[in-house]
Amino acid sequence: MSFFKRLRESISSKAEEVTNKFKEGLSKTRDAFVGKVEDLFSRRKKIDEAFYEELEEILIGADVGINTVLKLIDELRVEVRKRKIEDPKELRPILTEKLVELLSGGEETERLKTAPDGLTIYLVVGVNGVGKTTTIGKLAHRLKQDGKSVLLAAGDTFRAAAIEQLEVWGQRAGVDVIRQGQGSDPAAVIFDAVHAAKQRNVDVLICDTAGRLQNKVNLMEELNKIFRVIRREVPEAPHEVLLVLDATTGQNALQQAKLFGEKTGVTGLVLTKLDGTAKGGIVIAIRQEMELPVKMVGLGEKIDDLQPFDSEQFVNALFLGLGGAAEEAE
Ligand SMILES: Nc1nc2c(ncn2[C@@H]2O[C@H](COP(=O)(O)OP(=O)(O)OP(=O)(O)O)[C@@H](O)[C@H]2O)c(=O)[nH]1
Repeated sequence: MSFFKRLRESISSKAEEVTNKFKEGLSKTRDAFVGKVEDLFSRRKKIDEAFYEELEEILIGADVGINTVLKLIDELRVEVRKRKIEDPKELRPILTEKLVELLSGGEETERLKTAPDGLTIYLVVGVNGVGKTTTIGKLAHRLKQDGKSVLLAAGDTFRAAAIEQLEVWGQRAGVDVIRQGQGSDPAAVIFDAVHAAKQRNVDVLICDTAGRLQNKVNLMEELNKIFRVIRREVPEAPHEVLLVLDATTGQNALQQAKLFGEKTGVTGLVLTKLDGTAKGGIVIAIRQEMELPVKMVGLGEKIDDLQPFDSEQFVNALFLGLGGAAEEAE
């Protein structure tokens, strides 16, 4: 077999693996939300007010968010009039197209930024329990698989368990963790970590932080101090400030995104536990209501269950095998 053939096959088997991960991870959303959409489009024989109302209800039920749902329904009405569509089945691929449009933010913005050369620094923020530590471990693993050297900074010094947990993930991913004792100054830990990363010529430093939203002023002060420490050493860093959100908390995740996003210079979102919810529509609501791109999604608890977010793949995984626009386009 030629080199190029082997390369093509390995690329396409990798793409298939990723599609399968999305499909598996989104099975709850697919069963609930898409199942209902399919039922509606095959049961209803004409597009009337009752049809729109039912579609509206399904979308709101999947946590797509009221503003986005109203916008989407309006756009569908326009398409129906423009294209003189009468059969709901004809509208179905248009719905999937619109969903992809709502989710897209340009490929460039969805990718994690990296330093053109030298050290890349990511700061990870989010409230307790959203899956911050797990995400850092998974991200370290991904970057290592891409051939990068990685170092972690245990900047969540508020709880001893947080530091220990990060070390467990560091071991799993095979990367070192720079830490100090519980209660130490997070900015000091991150200062040490930036120095260590530079000294060791590491490609990427991922910094954990504490996410105590109940004390917003302190949190913001703490984060500002961390920013100053990082920027003194690497002026264009952090290259990303990633806010981790738990998709199973639905609209609550959106509120957190608004609160954090406004004040902490967040540049991208990571939505975890999408596998644990039937309301994956929250991705659409967040994408629409926030100016921030969803950079990655968590689709399970294992180390390789973090995937870069791809709007087309997301919608394909939801509608694949159901005769939607994604397949028709193929
Ligand atoms: N199913 C599923 N579980 C996840 C995912 N990401 C994280 N978890 C689980 O969520 C729980 C909380 O994750 P942590 O990483 O400890 O969360 P944290 O935000 O660091 O929380 P603290 O350490 O308490 O600050 C753990 O049981 C993880 O296994 C995901 O994508 N899918």
